[in-house]
Amino acid sequence: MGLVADTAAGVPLLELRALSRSFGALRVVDGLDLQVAEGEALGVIGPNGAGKTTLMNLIAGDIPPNGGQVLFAGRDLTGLPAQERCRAGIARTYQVPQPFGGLTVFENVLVGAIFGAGAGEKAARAQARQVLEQTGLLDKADRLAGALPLLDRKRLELARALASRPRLLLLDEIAGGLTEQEVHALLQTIRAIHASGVTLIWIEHIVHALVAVVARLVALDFGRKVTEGAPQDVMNEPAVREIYMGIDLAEEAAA
Ligand SMILES: Nc1ncnc2c1ncn2[C@@H]1O[C@H](COP(=O)(O)OP(=O)(O)OP(=O)(O)O)[C@@H](O)[C@H]1O
Repeated sequence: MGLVADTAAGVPLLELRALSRSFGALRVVDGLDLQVAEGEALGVIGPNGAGKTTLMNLIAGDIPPNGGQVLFAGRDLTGLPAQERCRAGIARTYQVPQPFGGLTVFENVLVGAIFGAGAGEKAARAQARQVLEQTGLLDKADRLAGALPLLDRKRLELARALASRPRLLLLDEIAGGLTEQEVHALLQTIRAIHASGVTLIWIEHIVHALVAVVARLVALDFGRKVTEGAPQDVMNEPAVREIYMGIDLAEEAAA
């Protein structure tokens, strides 16, 4: 699989051109260029405050940029709201799962299928069942979402996002707060989602989980790309080790 531009027409599935966003005087995403090919799994790393979640928000249309463009399958989505980007094929999960706690697991996913994919009720029900199976939640379909343990709330985030039948799925620290065993279980589900043809962009601090899925990493700091490439190469970059891992290379060399 090519890493950058291998859709049939040679157009990347997602292309960011000089994307920028400031909050007051703070430039949180700073002239970012990025291409993601259809079928790719891309990981995004960076220290706290590097602009990762803001980047997700800009791609999903939750906030507008101050400059630059978001192109999806060659179409300029920059001015479109989140709902229309969802219909175009972009879905996301949130760092803190936000289910409708008073609805059942099935109802939560049904909402995603009806409003996200614009499906009629019959098709939406079938789609909801399919994504609950895909995310390992089918046997919990009738439980109240508010009563689910954390791993299942994460699974429900995935299911809600998948209910809109996305081509591109944005994962924002989906493994955060899970035990090692739970991370392992979630990884299998994420791998299967990717294998089904969904393109992934995954932000994650748990790097070993990330590199078990993605073939390319982008490291961000101060809203800019520090480096990108094969995960091992990126993790071995002195700039990444210093910035992201908090390793003081001078101290290490002196030890
Ligand atoms: N709505 C907002 N208003 C003002 N400042 C904001 C807003 N959203 C984010 N920021 C600031 O932008 C910077 C980047 O935040 P962002 O959440 O994108 O970083 P992050 O890389 O996702 O961090 P983390 O790894 O901690 O989740 C931070 O300094 C944050 O305080």
